[in-house]
Amino acid sequence: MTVDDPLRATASAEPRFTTVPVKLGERAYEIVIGRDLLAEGAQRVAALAPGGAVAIVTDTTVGGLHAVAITDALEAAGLRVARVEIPPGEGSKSYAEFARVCDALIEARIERGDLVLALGGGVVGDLAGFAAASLRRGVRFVQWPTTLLSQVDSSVGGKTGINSPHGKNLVGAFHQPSLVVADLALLDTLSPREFRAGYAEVVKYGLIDDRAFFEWCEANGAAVFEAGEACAYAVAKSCAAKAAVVARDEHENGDRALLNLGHTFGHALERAVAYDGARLVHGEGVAIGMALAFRFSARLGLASGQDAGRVARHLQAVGLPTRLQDVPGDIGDADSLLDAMAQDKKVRRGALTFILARGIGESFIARDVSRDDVRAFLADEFASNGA
Ligand SMILES: NC(=O)c1ccc[n+]([C@@H]2O[C@H](COP(=O)([O-])OP(=O)(O)OC[C@H]3O[C@@H](n4cnc5c(N)ncnc54)[C@H](O)[C@@H]3O)[C@@H](O)[C@H]2O)c1
Ligand SMILES: O=C(O)C(=O)C[C@@H](O)[C@H](O)[C@H](O)COP(=O)(O)O
Ligand SMILES: [Zn+2]
Repeated sequence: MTVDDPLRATASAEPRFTTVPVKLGERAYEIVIGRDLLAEGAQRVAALAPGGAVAIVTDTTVGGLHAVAITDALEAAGLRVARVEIPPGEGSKSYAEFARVCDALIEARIERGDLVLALGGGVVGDLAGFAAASLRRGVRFVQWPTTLLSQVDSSVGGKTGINSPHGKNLVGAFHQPSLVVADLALLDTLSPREFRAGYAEVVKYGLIDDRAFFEWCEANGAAVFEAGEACAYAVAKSCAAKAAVVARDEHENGDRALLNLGHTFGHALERAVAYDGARLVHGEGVAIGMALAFRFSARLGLASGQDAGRVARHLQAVGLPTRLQDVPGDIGDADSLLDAMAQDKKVRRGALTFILARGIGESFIARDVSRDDVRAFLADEFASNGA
């Protein structure tokens, strides 16, 4: 069943799964969304490389929980399966792990016609995707996302890469997956904290250009955490929104940058904690970043204070952080955060670009944002309690 309207898909009689197309011409692919997709997913992977090999790249946590079942399903579908494991957490998006994964794939004799399969959250997906983009100058890869964040965002759109001490995702490549399999059953083992972090990227789609979806989130956010119908709807709706933007602007020459709402602040905070997930994970950085983007927009007279307050209240209601003070430990000051932002990929000739908003669902790309305005805003955020 292929639908463009995820609501219709999840409301119909007996949908085993929904598919969302990513319309990218010769790089087009499908996102398959549902529960218990082992057999369906394995058949689709096998169809990409009949009788070939697949290297599962995963982290040790996800590997321990889910790799055997997926290996069995892939082998039953006729594939030779190898496995490469990395330590869990943002620290693995590093030069060292990138080199180790590439060498392990070569060691496993993964040929150009074979596949890399990223089984895990966004860390695994970004790293394995970049390794696939680089191995033998490019092999195809499949995203089999296991966190809410990766099912609603990172598995789609082909941004792959690793971090540098200078900033997030500064080394990487655009490399589209050939297939995405989002099995909601895998979310049953995800921690509440990681579930919440992924939810921040769901709310993002409402804040960018879909006020009605934000209102749906306000009404149904709690239900999303049950990994049932509401979650399936949120995943399909998010994927459809992202797929549409990516199809219009694959390489972020234009409005794909809207998907960066909250990320200029958020990425600076992730660098400030040296990618220590015990203090801040990506989705939490995005939640704080989106709350800051709305408060900054209100301060500049672009959005109303009511909308900024409403955004923060909804994020707080599900337990997400919204203030600089919510990050434990020292995160530097306004100047050091500004320094991190200078390495943002949206910077043009040294000028900062932010995603700001005229209201909920009315985000826009703001070029040449004044550093002095950002510095003064951050200094006030540090000084206040962010209320
Ligand atoms: N490429 C993109 O478009 C894009 C988009 C958004 C985020 N990202 C990147 O994604 C990363 C964050 O991804 P994430 O939030 O998925 O974090 P993650 O990959 O670190 O996973 C979070 C934690 O949950 C564990 N885990 C994963 N799946 C599990 C499961 N089913 N059961 C139990 N534990 C499980 C992992 O071992 C890890 O410890 C960041 O590096 C961010 O920059 C990329
Ligand atoms: O797919 C995109 O485009 C996004 O911006 C999605 C973001 O959620 C994601 O965190 C992305 O990795 C950030 O992109 P970057 O170019 O700022 O590294
Ligand atoms: Zn993100």
